[in-house]
Amino acid sequence: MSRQKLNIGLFGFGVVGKGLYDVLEKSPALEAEVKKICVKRQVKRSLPDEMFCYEPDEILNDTGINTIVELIDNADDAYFIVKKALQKGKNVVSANKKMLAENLTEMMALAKENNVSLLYEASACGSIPVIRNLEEYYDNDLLLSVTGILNGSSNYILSKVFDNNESYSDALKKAQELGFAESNPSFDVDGFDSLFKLIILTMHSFGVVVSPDEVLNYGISNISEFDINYAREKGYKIKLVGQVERLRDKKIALFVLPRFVTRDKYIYSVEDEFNGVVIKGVAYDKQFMFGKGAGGHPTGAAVLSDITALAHHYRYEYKKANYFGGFKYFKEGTIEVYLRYSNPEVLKNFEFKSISEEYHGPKYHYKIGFMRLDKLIAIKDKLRSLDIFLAATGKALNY
Ligand SMILES: NC(=O)C1=CN([C@@H]2O[C@H](COP(=O)(O)OP(=O)(O)OC[C@H]3O[C@@H](n4cnc5c(N)ncnc54)[C@H](OP(=O)(O)O)[C@@H]3O)[C@@H](O)[C@H]2O)C=CC1
Ligand SMILES: N[C@@H](CC=O)C(=O)O
Repeated sequence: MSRQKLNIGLFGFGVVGKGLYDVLEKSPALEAEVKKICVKRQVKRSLPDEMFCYEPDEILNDTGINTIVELIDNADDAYFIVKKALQKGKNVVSANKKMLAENLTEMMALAKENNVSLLYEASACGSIPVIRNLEEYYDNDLLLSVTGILNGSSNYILSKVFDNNESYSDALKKAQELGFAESNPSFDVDGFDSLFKLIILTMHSFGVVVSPDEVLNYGISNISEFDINYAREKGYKIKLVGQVERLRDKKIALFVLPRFVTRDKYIYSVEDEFNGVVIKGVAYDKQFMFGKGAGGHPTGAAVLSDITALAHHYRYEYKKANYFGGFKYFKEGTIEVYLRYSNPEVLKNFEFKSISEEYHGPKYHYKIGFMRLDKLIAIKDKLRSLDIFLAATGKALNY
């Protein structure tokens, strides 16, 4: 099949939109041209005014545009743009993990019904080609787990706080200035962004669409000097980790939690805005993918790769769902956690199945023990407002 010429309608000209524009300019071999860019505000831009429009329909109704690249920071607007584009028979590339994670089943069905392609490599782990590899290389029964640092901003903050003794708020401000953070940075630091990425990776790993509401996500926004010192004394680093793993009887478990990471783990050395994903399988043991997880040019490169793939008529086949399906999401396992608190009253929210270690100090206390995942999921919104810090110890899930 011949390579198709792509006339692109671009939505969004922020960090990633501009990043894509730059990398596309450096790719003359690819027959792809940005015809129009839809943005929100009428402000002076680095490209001529004629390139921009403010009405999505100006692009969506243009029959000369066959490819939509959606790079906006609003998931609700992105939903309508991507849906309409697919219904109009246009191929779509998106980086919007929130929109995709919340509407994956519908978006997959729309792409199929309209016989078009919807690609979204940049939606998970920035420049790391993890989705396409899960889809094409790890396309069989041997896959056991996908575990990793999926959010660049929180990893950047942890690196600065942990290694450079910077304050949490200064590190977050820098992550925002560098264009790594989401418009609402709570998405990054409270584990939502990692959660949305994990939902997408779960589909391409095990063929299951899990609702983000049903999965535990807890982030780093409550981390304290005490927690950092605890980790340092033990020789650990604290990383925000997303994990999906296969259990026996075709069950899978997934969650996003800060984790104490020992020096022997691949992700121990992943710093700053980099992401790292460990893929574990039956025959090959562990493989590690590493690269920049945020930023305009690295993410633009992932979007460019999808555009190139479109030129070659590439589509996700959703092989796991179609050929290796039948996995069920299992929430009833127990996970070993460190729970740091000040006021013992807070303990009434938690039920430890067993406790292996506890400490009581003048200001802070902690307990380490196993808790049920489903009990934590039930209070996941409340967890953020409690004066606690919760982290996985890294011990295997009991189920
Ligand atoms: N930043 C990163 O490192 C990464 C980001 N992503 C994802 O990429 C997407 C874009 O992120 P990013 O570039 O950082 O965001 P920015 O905030 O830098 O840019 C957002 C752009 O979207 C435009 N926009 C917002 N709403 C609309 C709308 N309704 N119609 C048209 N344009 C709109 C804005 O317009 P205006 O310029 O007028 O304000 C702006 O140009 C998000 O989904 C994000 O999660 C994915 C991987 C990495
Ligand atoms: N805010 C995200 C951007 C990329 O997905 C991150 O920090 O990882």
